[in-house]
Amino acid sequence: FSIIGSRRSILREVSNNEKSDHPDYAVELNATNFVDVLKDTPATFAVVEFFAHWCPACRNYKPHYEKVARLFNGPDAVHPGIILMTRVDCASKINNKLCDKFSVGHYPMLFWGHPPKFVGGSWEPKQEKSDISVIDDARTADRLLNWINKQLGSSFGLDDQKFGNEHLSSNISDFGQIVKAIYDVEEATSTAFDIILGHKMIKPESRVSLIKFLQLLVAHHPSMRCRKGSAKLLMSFDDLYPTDFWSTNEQEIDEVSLSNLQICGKDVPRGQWIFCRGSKNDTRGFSCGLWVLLHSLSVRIEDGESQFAFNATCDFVYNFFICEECRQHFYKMCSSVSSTFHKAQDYALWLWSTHNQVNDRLSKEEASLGTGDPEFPKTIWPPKQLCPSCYLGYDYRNKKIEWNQDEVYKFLTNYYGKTLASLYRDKNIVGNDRTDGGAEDLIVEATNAVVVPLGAALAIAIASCAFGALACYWRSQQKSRKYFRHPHSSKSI
Ligand SMILES: Cc1cc2nc3c(=O)[nH]c(=O)nc-3n(C[C@H](O)[C@H](O)[C@H](O)COP(=O)(O)OP(=O)(O)OC[C@H]3O[C@@H](n4cnc5c(N)ncnc54)[C@H](O)[C@@H]3O)c2cc1C
Repeated sequence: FSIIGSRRSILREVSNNEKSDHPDYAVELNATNFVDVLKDTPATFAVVEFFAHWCPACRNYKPHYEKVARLFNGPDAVHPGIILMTRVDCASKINNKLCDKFSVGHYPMLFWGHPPKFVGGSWEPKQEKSDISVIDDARTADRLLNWINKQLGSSFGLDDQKFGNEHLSSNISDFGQIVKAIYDVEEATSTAFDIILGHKMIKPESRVSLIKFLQLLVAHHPSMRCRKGSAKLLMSFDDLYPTDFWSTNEQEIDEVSLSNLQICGKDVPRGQWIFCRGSKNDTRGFSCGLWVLLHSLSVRIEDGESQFAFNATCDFVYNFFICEECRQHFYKMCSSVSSTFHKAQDYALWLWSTHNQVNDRLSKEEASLGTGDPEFPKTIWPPKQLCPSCYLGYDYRNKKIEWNQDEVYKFLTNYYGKTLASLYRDKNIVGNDRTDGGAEDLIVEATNAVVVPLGAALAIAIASCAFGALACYWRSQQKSRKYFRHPHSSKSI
């Protein structure tokens, strides 16, 4: 681009900025956050614009760049999770080395690549093969988006509106898509707790049920920051909701403490729904994210925890899922279980087949009412493309699929276990945030041991005795492994 620009256009740009009532969409990076942001992003691709704040051409270019960034960045992104649009100010001294690494020869200069390739990466003009490319035709918003569309084979348009994304094609048979669901699981967890707190749903009769579910989250949530937040909430629970909370006249909970209770931390993406994004604004989203959370918990537990996980999940849905039909139906299915779970596999398969019963029921309802998401029709899951070995055959007399249940469990543990969390592990997010220190970190360290939950539970219990009656009560539960009687089942547990 030419660095020449007219004074008039600068003034126009400044006045545009003054008029705009939203912050920039593109994320401003610098030498201190460059690596972290590009490591943590759920986006598959990144655009990095190197510019200088004094450069008139850059200032004129900014509205073009922002027009494209609006589509991909921020909580209201039209197409979230695909591209992270960023900028680096090379006129800022702190970024000298960073700009040198990418041989920035003119402003603005735009690069394209997978985010991890920028981390520790570099670019040189005569380099023959590079994972990072220069975007050579980006002079206007239209041309930049065209360039991107050519790379991705996509048809994004500058006027695309949020949820006007009927073109969204179903991802159900793409195994790799599940890695993005980690962000939906975090968002679903945050949303669930926002609803619980916002609707003041914690009552004397549901208090224990929430404690049990939090225990499950502390030990087995696939996201480190949600495990950490759940541990914090669990530790403050006695103070926030003492057992005499409901018997006193002062039932007003400390609003400040409440607003600090962000179960997965304040940076969790909101309103994004990447894996669970529907093609309409009223489909999928939270309820999809909740299912993914429940499945991801079910494949992380040990045999000795299977009955506990079953109870905690059934009670949580019954008490806190604010969809009357859903919670009632789910409650029925929970209540119809007549034996005790001794194996993690049995519980995970129960949840899977229960979800399929819901799918089966809804597929008929949605077809007759036309309320489903046309791009994501309810089907018996997993489809053959996702797991061929799960299928043994078809029983034509009873009109039922014959499953190889061992293979289904293997598939579920791989899909909702390792693969779901792989983005996190690869990007080394786990364990990065060590700013809080103290006993809470000890707890988080302990619960990081996803594969040794008993050890984790004991470590947590030892640490948590310092944090009140609730924690000690939990310790006794974890140590004795005697679980509560499920309030909705006749089973002795
Ligand atoms: C506990 C619970 C009970 C519900 N009950 C009702 C109800 O009674 N009535 C109602 O209208 N809605 C109910 N819902 C909502 C409904 O099930 C869907 O979540 C919603 O319609 C969105 O559907 P979806 O297409 O995103 O897929 P979802 O059914 O939400 O599934 C999310 C993802 O999980 C995967 N998946 C699908 N089936 C399975 C399976 N069997 N095992 C493992 N993974 C699977 C797929 O990748 C799918 O995209 C319930 C939700 C929950 C969490």
